[in-house]
Amino acid sequence: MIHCHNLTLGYDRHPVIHHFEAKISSGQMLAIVGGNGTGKSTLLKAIMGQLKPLEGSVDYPGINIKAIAYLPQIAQLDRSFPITVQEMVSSGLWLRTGAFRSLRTLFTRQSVKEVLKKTGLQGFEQRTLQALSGGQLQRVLFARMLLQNADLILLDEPFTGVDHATTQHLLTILHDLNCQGKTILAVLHDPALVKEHFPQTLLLQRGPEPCCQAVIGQSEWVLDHYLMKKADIQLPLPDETAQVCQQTSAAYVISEPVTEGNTPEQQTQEVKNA
Ligand SMILES: Nc1ncnc2c1ncn2[C@@H]1O[C@H](COP(=O)(O)OP(=O)(O)OP(=O)(O)O)[C@@H](O)[C@H]1O
Repeated sequence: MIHCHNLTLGYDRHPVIHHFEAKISSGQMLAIVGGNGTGKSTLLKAIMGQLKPLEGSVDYPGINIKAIAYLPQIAQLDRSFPITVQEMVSSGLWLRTGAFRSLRTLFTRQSVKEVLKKTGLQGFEQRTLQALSGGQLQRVLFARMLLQNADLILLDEPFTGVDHATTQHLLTILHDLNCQGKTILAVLHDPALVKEHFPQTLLLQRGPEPCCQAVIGQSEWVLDHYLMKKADIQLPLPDETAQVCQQTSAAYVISEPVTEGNTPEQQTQEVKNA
């Protein structure tokens, strides 16, 4: 499980996510959606330990977090670094083998070959990252992730600029990993894709109080009720909403922006299906 407890995240002391409370069980395929700037990437960075919380914590009971696989947005990668596809992919083993031993053993060479085949990258081994298209680079990141064999996989907009066929191929890889029990969290912008492939969705939004900041539940429910209708989530929750939540077996956690005089406990409501 990933437990975000009273989590406040931000930059230079300016909060982006306020007192966020959520429990995400292991083995889930969870989409993270929401408008630009709502804090989706920020949340992923905090979960992978790259960003220190301003307040609160992220705990991982039951998950081995030695190797979290994290795929950043392609736009954030420095492609000018002179590294080949083979070197980049094999860096997925660094935690296990050390940086300089990576390609020396037969096991490593075979593993790299296998993931390159699985992601359709045979023949690209000696190309530099600069010489790849966006979709090919995304495949490279997936190949490295496969090699990492991590329990927790975090993906930031993995299908942006990727064609339909490649997206379907990469989704098949994700479903396979999920069937093996891996937990997958992906920031996505395509509601149709989310509905089809991700059973659970976390929606982040910003708005004036008493607008709620986050809702998590079954994808169809979250997207139909909140994203498509573009309705703000009001607090306190109407009974009707709680019932919808129960009818759809959704786990449901919400939190609202900080207001003076309220403790985080008072601000956070959690409704869970029994
Ligand atoms: N390194 C940083 N320093 C300062 N502010 C930042 C930094 N990174 C992000 N922010 C700010 O934090 C807020 C949330 O950014 P984040 O990238 O998490 O949003 P997002 O939901 O992933 O957006 P998008 O859908 O546009 O990728 C934004 O207002 C952004 O400007």
